[in-house]
Amino acid sequence: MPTFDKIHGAGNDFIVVKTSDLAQVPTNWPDLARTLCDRRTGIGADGLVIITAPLAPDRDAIGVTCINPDGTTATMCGNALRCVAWSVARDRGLSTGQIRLDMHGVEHHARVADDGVWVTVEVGKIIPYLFQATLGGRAPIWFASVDTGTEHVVAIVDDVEDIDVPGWGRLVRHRANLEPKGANVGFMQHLGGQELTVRTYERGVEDETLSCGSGAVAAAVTALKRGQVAGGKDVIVHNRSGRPLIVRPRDQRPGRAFWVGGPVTQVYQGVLS
Ligand SMILES: N[C@@H](CCC[C@H](N)C(=O)O)C(=O)O
Repeated sequence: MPTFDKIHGAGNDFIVVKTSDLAQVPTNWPDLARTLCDRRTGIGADGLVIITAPLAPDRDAIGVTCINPDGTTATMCGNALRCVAWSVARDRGLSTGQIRLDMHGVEHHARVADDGVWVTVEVGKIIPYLFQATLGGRAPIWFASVDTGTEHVVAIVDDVEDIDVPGWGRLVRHRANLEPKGANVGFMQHLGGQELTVRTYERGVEDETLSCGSGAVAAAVTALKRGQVAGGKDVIVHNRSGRPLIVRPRDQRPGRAFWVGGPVTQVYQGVLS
């Protein structure tokens, strides 16, 4: 019977399977994601993550596919990559190590270390002021757009606790200027110094999640662009899980290349029947 791991990266939870196991249950992956990720009738998760063998003989990075609960593919998912890095290290009997992963044709470096599990995130196009939206009759706020391999829009707000994240996320995510793909929607509050707190509405989950790795990077980049945090230093990103993620600049491409790191926890292993 095919086995799976239920793993969460700072509260962003995934069902992690290997293609070798899935071969025993021939099925369509989007359908399987919809079935397994359902929190009432399935296992429940923010995504189905499939670990494949190296994609090509000349590339030994391990292939990772992340399918959202609605059956769409997440082109980049920082927390899913962190969970996979942890599980590959465990399967290799290592408590620390470096692994190369390939998600949607992009190579990510991963580091399993005593201070958490880290993956690299490359930032593409940044538009600091993309559009304004009025939330709940208040003064309009600007949304920045940051491409971290998947699309994010981020608004800086005074108090994230005051935001109806599912309600506003759902509205903003369907804005005409974000179509056809829509975007993940983050609401970020600067806590002072190098600390932020972020709440994220995730496209494909179509709800707020407890944390988002690529969303943490998008928020840190937005805070950097608006001068709220300093460049070249770690940014601590608090989230709904109470387990912060850290966004750390990489040496190359300042402001564009980052590590995101934090805890990974295996919840249980199971058997698909
Ligand atoms: N939770 C993720 C981002 C997931 C991407 C999203 N569901 C999408 O389809 O864009 C992360 O940790 O980065």
